[in-house]
Amino acid sequence: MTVSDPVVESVVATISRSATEITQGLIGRRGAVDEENPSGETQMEADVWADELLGERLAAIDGVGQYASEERPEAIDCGEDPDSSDAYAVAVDPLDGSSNLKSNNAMGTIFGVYDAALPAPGEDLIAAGYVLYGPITTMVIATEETVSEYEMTGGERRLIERDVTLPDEPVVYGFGGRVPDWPADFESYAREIENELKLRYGGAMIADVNQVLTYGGVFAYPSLESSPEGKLRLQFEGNPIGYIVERAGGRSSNGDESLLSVEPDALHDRTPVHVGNADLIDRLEETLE
Ligand SMILES: O=P(O)(O)OC[C@H]1O[C@](O)(COP(=O)(O)O)[C@@H](O)[C@@H]1O
Ligand SMILES: [Mg+2]
Ligand SMILES: [Mg+2]
Repeated sequence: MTVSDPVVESVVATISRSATEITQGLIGRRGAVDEENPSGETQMEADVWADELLGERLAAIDGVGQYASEERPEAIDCGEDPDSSDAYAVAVDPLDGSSNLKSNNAMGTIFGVYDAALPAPGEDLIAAGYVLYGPITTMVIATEETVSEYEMTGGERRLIERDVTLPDEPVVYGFGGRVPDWPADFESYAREIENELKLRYGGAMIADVNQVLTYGGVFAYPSLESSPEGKLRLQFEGNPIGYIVERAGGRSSNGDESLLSVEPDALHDRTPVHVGNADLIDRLEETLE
């Protein structure tokens, strides 16, 4: 199955081709570099390497006007005028969950294609997706039309499910942040949910959200007492994942409204992230003051 917009198809094809290379390239790049990303986090060698690899390839695509990533301070202009109506901006989290590199656990690559110059609200996304580097490498792509899941073999993607939707009966939950750092209202929501669902938390948003997409449930990286904006970044993580889950019939929220409605102030803005089955996110919003 191909994606109908040719620029989006080129972005998806480029990330597909790069996925095998990225898993192979993690070997020998599991250490930290002596640098911080714009969010103040220590970068791993693989974060920097995957950003350079994807940046070079995605910026070369005709119709891509901007490339931005969690690992670099500014968006780079790629030849096309990013404000023009026929150029898209691609925002990437080159390696999501890279603290899992050391313990050899799952990670991902996230992308969002915005029909607007960055920073932009999620309502300007026209496609988003992720690669999950698990025991096998899979890819989920959401467009205006549908959400599809693929298995990746040697740079080729093989469709395994069309029209992916969240199962109606939720089964799993995963909440990030230290429990003593949760605000009281989120903690009371968590206490209800842990009585109903099974815990699945692996420390890579992509892997944890893929559990929710597969089994139904809720993933959250909430507002924290020590960090009211939470941890995850709106442009690179919150918006793409909100778009995917909403296209798959679920809901996303910053605690108050859909992640896709949030107006960004800056490229590296953080946001509380809650995604999952619609009724679970409705309940969350009712519980949060
Ligand atoms: O270590 P914590 O606090 O549980 O945080 C885990 C969260 O941080 C992240 O690793 C942040 O993403 P990056 O690895 O891209 O910085 C998410 O994937 C994950 O949900
Ligand atoms: Mg991430
Ligand atoms: Mg990352």
